[in-house]
Amino acid sequence: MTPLSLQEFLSREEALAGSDPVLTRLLVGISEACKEISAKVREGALAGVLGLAGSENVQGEEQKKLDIISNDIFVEAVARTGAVCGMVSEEVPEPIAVPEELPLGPYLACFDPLDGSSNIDINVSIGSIFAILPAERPKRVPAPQDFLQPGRNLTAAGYCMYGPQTILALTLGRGVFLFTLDDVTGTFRLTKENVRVPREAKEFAINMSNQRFWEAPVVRYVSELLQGKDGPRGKNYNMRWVAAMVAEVHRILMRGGIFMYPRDSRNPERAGKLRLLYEANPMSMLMENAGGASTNGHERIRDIVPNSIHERVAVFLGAAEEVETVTGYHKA
Ligand SMILES: O=P(O)(O)OC[C@H]1O[C@](O)(COP(=O)(O)O)[C@@H](O)[C@@H]1O
Ligand SMILES: [Mg+2]
Ligand SMILES: [Mg+2]
Repeated sequence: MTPLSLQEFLSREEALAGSDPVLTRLLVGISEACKEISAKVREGALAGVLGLAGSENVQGEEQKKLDIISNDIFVEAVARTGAVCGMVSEEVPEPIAVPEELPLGPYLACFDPLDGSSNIDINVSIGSIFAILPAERPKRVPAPQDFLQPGRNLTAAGYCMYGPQTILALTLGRGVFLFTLDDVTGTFRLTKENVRVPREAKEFAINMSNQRFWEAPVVRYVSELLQGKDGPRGKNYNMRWVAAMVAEVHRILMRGGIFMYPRDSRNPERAGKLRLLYEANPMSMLMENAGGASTNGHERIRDIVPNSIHERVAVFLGAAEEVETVTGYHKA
């Protein structure tokens, strides 16, 4: 039997769990954006999408052409659904309004249109991340304040990974579902239901080159993992680092593990590298819905009330036991 399409899956969710048809429209719009980005990624140099754009984003990072192209695709596709009254994107300093001629809807969308930008030009996995929040009251000009809600308020979250296959991961708060893009028909089809992340892990992901800048609890935790069978953990751990959060989270959903991007002393006023609204919160919602955990070393990420839309946060997410251990070391 042909697996359910994303649209059929969402209609089933409406019938079984009473999810909102407007949300369905929004998620289908996002999946259309991901399809378009996926096509550009596949074409690469042939579509002229590689290389630098010659500009910087609000975080002072160089923008790649594909960062900007993906941002434009996302903004247009999401606005067109009529399901939102504002958007926040990694690539745009202020909240983005829906154009006058389009209707407003009851949701807010936050997205990292292209995650793992340093992988674009070397043909390694990249992705897009999205988070959907309820809007208190729809208005034409969205204010930063509207988006400063803790991640536990999220209605839905997900990512699309542009790897050997294009895979969309989605949670509406009732488990995690994976959809693989059929390139021939242009349909996302349900290929894995109720993804679960084991409590224990045998694999960790962290950028080891930053070790000398880490705080003491992270140094302690990672050194124990590295000691393997001979250390206090009594077993060997493998390590991976793709340098795209989407790919790291996808690997953990598929075969377990823990991902860390701690705060460090390279930039002491920064709480970490990853952004709370459109990287850490949606990935935390996915992880928790798959039985994993997610903290900033001190508290659950989804309980943090943001102070600004591009706020950064330290991230420890994945296997619940490992996240508990490293969080415990921060408290010790
Ligand atoms: O080069 P580093 O510091 O290891 O960074 C890798 C991290 O940076 C990021 O690429 C940031 O994402 P963007 O490409 O959206 O800026 C994360 O996906 C990833 O975990
Ligand atoms: Mg990113
Ligand atoms: Mg990005």
